[in-house]
Amino acid sequence: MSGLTLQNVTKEFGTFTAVRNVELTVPHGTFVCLLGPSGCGKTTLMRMVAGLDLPTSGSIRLDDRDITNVPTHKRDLGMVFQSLALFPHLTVGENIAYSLRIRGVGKAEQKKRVDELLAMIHLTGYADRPVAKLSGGQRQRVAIARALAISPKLFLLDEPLSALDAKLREAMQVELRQLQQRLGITTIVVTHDQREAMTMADTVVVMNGGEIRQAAPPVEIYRRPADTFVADFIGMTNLIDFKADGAGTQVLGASVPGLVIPNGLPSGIISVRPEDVHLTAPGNAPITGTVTFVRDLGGTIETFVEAAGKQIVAVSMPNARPDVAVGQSVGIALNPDDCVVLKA
Ligand SMILES: Nc1ncnc2c1ncn2[C@@H]1O[C@H](COP(=O)(O)OP(=O)(O)OP(=O)(O)O)[C@@H](O)[C@H]1O
Repeated sequence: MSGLTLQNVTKEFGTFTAVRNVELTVPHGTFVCLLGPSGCGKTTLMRMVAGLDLPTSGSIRLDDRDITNVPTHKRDLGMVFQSLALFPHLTVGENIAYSLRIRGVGKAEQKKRVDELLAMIHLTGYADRPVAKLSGGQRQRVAIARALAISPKLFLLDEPLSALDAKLREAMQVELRQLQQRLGITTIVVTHDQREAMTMADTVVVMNGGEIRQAAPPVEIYRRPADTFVADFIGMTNLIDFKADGAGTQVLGASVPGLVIPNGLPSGIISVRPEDVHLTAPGNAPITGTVTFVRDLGGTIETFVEAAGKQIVAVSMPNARPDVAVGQSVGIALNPDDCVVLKA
């Protein structure tokens, strides 16, 4: 199949395993984000795809060619890594044309390609500017254009936007995604920013401790997390113990009607997103709690409630919640469809 395939890829540094038994398929033309906390192995995995590190075991294929041991410059890659800064003494155009020049592409063809790429990154007319005179966002776009100049088969970016301020970063996420879709180029981005991953990716790969915990489309990662790590790492959630027996499923000291526990699990954890915790007048819902804190953010209100000794957070639209203050009782209603049942 065309695209990138990692089979059972492991990387050890001495006795430490940085990446463990990774199986991953990135179909041609898709956008994958590797996401996870610091030290989870994202960069190490990316470096193996780039050929900057060799796996201790396992194989990497690109479009039916085994590239596990192929050197970086023969892999047909475009790379934007933090360590690969622009050449400061060259102009924008010379930076973008760099890899074309060393491949012996003619001057006229170089200019044509540079103009195409500048148009693509919305910097038409900037070819002769020194890169020192560009803003951070413009520099990042030039780095992207430089990496794409050779029309690579695979586009790899490691924290490409992390140096930019929040607003520019959000705008560039949308730009990068649109560019990727227009070109149809298979792309892998390393990030520790979940919002960035959710914005850009077809598939978010959540890693922890060198392993893939879940690889799925953003909505699925959010709505159907595979385990408590993913549930907790992506967005806010409530992780609540449950006990199940013949009499029903007990959550926060009450029975939740209709909550069916698969595989006869006697106990475990349910993950419920704060927007799925519905507050009502006490007595109108099976679970009762006491309000401990209210954070009114204008557009939404976060209400912290203690129920059966556990702190729960509910996020509501201002009109969709009873007017409760700290110290008051409140009912908590959970829809079984919003409860993701997980092993403890
Ligand atoms: N060359 C090396 N020698 C020894 N250990 C290494 C080496 N490179 C990485 N590691 C270790 O492997 C683990 C994974 O590192 P990696 O850089 O892949 O993490 P990361 O998820 O990219 O983290 P960050 O978001 O902080 O960049 C870390 O514990 C790191 O210390």
